[in-house]
Amino acid sequence: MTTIDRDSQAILEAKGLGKYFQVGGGFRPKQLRALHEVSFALGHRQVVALVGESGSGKSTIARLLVRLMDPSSGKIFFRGKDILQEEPRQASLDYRAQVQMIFQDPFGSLNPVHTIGNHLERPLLLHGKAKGAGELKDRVNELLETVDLRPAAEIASRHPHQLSGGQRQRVAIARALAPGPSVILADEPISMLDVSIRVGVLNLMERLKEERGISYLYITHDIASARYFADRTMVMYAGHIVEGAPSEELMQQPAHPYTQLLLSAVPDPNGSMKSELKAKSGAPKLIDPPPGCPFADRCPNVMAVCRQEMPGTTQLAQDRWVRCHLFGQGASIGKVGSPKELGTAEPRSALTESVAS
Ligand SMILES: Nc1ncnc2c1ncn2[C@@H]1O[C@H](COP(=O)(O)OP(=O)(O)OP(=O)(O)O)[C@@H](O)[C@H]1O
Repeated sequence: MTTIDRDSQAILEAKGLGKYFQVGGGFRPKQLRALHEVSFALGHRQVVALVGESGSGKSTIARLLVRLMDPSSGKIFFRGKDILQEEPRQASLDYRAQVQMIFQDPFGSLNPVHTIGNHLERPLLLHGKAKGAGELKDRVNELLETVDLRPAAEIASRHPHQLSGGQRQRVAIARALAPGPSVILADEPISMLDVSIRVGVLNLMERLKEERGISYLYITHDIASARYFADRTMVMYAGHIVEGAPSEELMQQPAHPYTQLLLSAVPDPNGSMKSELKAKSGAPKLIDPPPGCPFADRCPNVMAVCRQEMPGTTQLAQDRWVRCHLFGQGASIGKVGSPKELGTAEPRSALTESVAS
């Protein structure tokens, strides 16, 4: 069954992506199924958030899209081109220029012995974006100024340990910008930063979207920041995308019981948890998973069919869908649990504080 989240003007599109990992060596290696037929599209100048708890498969999707590894099944389309078919052995330089990635840990992704300038020169040279020492220096300074790191020449001469965490993440963003990408896959880009500077980094990414027409896949376990930054949000559980909707609608009226659970865990501005949604804890089984919906064991609304079959996709509105048997049986969003009962994330204005504080 394919989970559909499509955009007619997709830049990057995943179709039925699956990924198995072989785990446990010896005579009986097992297969860990990290992704199940994941499909979605990223539109031009669009931010799509991928939200879910640790181990749900978010980073695996990004690593497949950026071609750090190959999927076990499925296809990737970039501007309509079947990339795995056209570039089967490794991604072309052009694809690597167009689809960039930024990681959670800016310190880990920068080499401590190189200056900030060195980090930016490399992709500029590799992708033919500057010739000669003078032009290279100008491009480096421009990139640093674009991410609000000033005075650029001085920052360029520093080493990563001489910058703050937020400044290092801005360098990582500048490096991703160097080849002139149209897509940035941002894997938890703010989660290791001080809470006080998170909004600044999201605002920078938003500005780059407007100025440079960049689309983002924004990976996070923080559903509140997805509401702040993303046009659409997709919710992942155990390698499946279980719900996709415009971010605001998803937060206001979460359909899938797992989305409701995620939202119920968003603290309100005075620090308390907002609802008492009763869902059992526990991690889904990714090796030899039982049949049916992987959320069944934790779901407060579980029915017999949930333990037998994975639900199909139910279209709730033109741009909303969910994979849950409750909706295959005629339930409406309101019947499953109203936002009032469950508690939703704060509206965008209040969220600025919630992300920042
Ligand atoms: N190279 C690998 N070999 C074996 N298992 C892997 C490998 N990479 C990922 N996994 C497993 O695949 C599942 C999905 O991992 P993934 O990193 O995509 O999750 P995630 O949602 O990004 O989690 P997190 O937020 O903790 O990064 C996990 O169970 C993980 O242990």
